[in-house]
Amino acid sequence: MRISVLGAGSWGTTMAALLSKRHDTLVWAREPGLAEEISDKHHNGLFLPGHTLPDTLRATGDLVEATERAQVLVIGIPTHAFRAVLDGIRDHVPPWIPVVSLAKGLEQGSHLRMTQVVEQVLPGHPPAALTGPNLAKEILSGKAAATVIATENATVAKTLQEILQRGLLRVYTNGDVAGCELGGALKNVIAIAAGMAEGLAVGDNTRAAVITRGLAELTQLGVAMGGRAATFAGLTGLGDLMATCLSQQSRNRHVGEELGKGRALPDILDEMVMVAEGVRTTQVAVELGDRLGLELPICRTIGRVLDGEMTAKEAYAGLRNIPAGEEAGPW
Ligand SMILES: NC(=O)c1ccc[n+]([C@@H]2O[C@H](COP(=O)([O-])OP(=O)(O)OC[C@H]3O[C@@H](n4cnc5c(N)ncnc54)[C@H](O)[C@@H]3O)[C@@H](O)[C@H]2O)c1
Ligand SMILES: O=P(O)(O)OC[C@H](O)CO
Repeated sequence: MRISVLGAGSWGTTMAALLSKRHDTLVWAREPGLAEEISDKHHNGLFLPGHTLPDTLRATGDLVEATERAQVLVIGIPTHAFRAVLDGIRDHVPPWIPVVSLAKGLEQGSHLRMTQVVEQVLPGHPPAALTGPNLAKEILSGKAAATVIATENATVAKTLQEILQRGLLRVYTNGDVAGCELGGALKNVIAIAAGMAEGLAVGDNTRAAVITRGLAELTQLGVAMGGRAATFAGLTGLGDLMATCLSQQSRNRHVGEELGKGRALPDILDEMVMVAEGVRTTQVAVELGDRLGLELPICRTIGRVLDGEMTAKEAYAGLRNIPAGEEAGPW
């Protein structure tokens, strides 16, 4: 199977490395010199310093070359650039091949999920999302993980499951594409909140309360947008929420932790090479809450901190003032 992965960031490179052990895999790297570094030196010093990549993995700096050869196209581009990259390849994608999104976020402005962007830009190509508790560096280090391939067509789901499955990566299927993508996108917002709890040293009880009420919030918004409630209790919801909120490796949690220590968002983002999707997704979640008439107190509070309207300390004090109602959600 010829697989092309677009985007040689930490997750695109990790998935490409895994896939290259069973499939003829090519990864597209945008950064000058990175394709040669991956192919010749088996390193990606920018996004995965200290890790050695398999010598079965090849990279190219030519986006069209990577696209035209593919039998499965995997998109490891963050949401802010996802549509632009698809626009650039639309005339080069071989007919009918599946397009798998690795991204966890929602498009600003349109509020669309990435498989919906694939449907718009590349109609006729079965869209799928690979999502779950998957911290790239752990997987690249050979630690076991479970993930989900979400796509509507059961035959495509089975085929992609077989292609992606590896000994230590357990791939489940799920037909609730909306639920899976929304869990993966919205958990990043809650991870910023959980990171703030760490930075503020408010204690583990408070952190657990915010994570749990965060799950309720993302379930409420996700169900209102067409996801199934049960999906948010699975790998792509609760599972990914746990991995992201608890891991020191999470970029979203890191942003929250630094905000909790009193640092300014631009300074935090300036020193990060990698993306923290939750920063942009928070704004989309708040806009969706407005559209759907949902309270979403945690998302809205995080939005105010990211906008500079309040400090993390004020945010946590404010969350205490929200009246506690019935615990079980309306979904
Ligand atoms: N890293 C992880 O552990 C992980 C795990 C699961 C999902 N994800 C998701 O995968 C997506 C990619 O994340 P990542 O961790 O690989 O990000 P990263 O920051 O490590 O890499 C970003 C990649 O996107 C490319 N890129 C950035 N801006 C671009 C632009 N304007 N045009 C074209 N390409 C551009 C970069 O060249 C790079 O290849 C995100 O949505 C993330 O939430 C990441
Ligand atoms: O580093 P983060 O915060 O982007 O999280 C990475 C993955 O989404 C965890 O599953």
